[in-house]
Amino acid sequence: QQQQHDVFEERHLRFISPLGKGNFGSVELCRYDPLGDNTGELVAVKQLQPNKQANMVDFQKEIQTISSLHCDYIVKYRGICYSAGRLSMRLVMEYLPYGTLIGYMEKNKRNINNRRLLLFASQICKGMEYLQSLRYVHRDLAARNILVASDTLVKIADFGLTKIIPFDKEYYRVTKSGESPIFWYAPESISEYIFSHKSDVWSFGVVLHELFSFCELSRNPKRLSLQQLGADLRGPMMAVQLVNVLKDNWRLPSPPLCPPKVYSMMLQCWSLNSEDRPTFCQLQDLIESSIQDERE
Ligand SMILES: C[C@H](Nc1nc(-c2c[nH]c3ncc(Cl)cc23)ncc1F)C(=O)NCC(F)(F)F
Repeated sequence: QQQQHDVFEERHLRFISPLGKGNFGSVELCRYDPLGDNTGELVAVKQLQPNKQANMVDFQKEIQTISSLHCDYIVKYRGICYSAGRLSMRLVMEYLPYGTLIGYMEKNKRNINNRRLLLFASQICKGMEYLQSLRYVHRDLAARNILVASDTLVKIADFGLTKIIPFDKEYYRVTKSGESPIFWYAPESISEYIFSHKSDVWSFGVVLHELFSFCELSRNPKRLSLQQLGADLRGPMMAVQLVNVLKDNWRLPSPPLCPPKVYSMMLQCWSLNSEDRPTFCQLQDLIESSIQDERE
């Protein structure tokens, strides 16, 4: 459905600092300051990389996607800014001052307990339930794409790869793989480019692993998987080998001190057969019961 977009005037959008680079865009911290007295709000502004105008169609789809999402656990869309000079437009989103989950974990891991990790997991799960209710498949669920709004609130962000499942199918098949984050991908996504709510559940299991590993680089899913594969493999060979070890029932090892119930949740998300994976609704119940266990 066509959205009414809030329009931000470029002349009032003042650049402050770069935040980072995404799939084919970059995000900057800006202040929207129409009064010119520094009382305007801070916003995160996403634009295409200059030489990547080819992705304009994908960027417009990303804007359509994020502007249709209204959920406490998904980064808020603010509007768009038409750049008079450049042909392109820019996506204006709320700015979350605590930054990415990975950066937050590195800084605060010493005073984050299992209950807080499970609270974050529950919020990501609720965000994914909401996405699923609109037939969206995120396709890039990973700790790097989770933002921290406060010490007790995280939000899903970066909808650059999100697709809508057609009404007559239960999955979405992509043509190209691109630089895919295969270490977060379900086997059917790696080998057949099939994406569904069940493949998002697999990725959610990997995010759980990242949470209970405090996003430590030494325990990063890519590093642990490459160790298992023997890192001499490159490109397509690696994808084939990864699917093979997954079929041989290798899985990411339990993070140190991870409660057994939480690791068993991850293993359920990583069922080879997508039908055997829990729904986000069932995961919500499992997480709630783990939170109860932590309370005792
Ligand atoms: C390319 C951009 N990268 C970064 N963004 C931010 C950020 C802080 N605060 C933010 N508030 C709203 C937004 Cl949209 C981003 C940030 N910090 C470091 C980054 F490297 C990005 O979008 N990353 C995906 C996701 F947002 F999920 F982390």
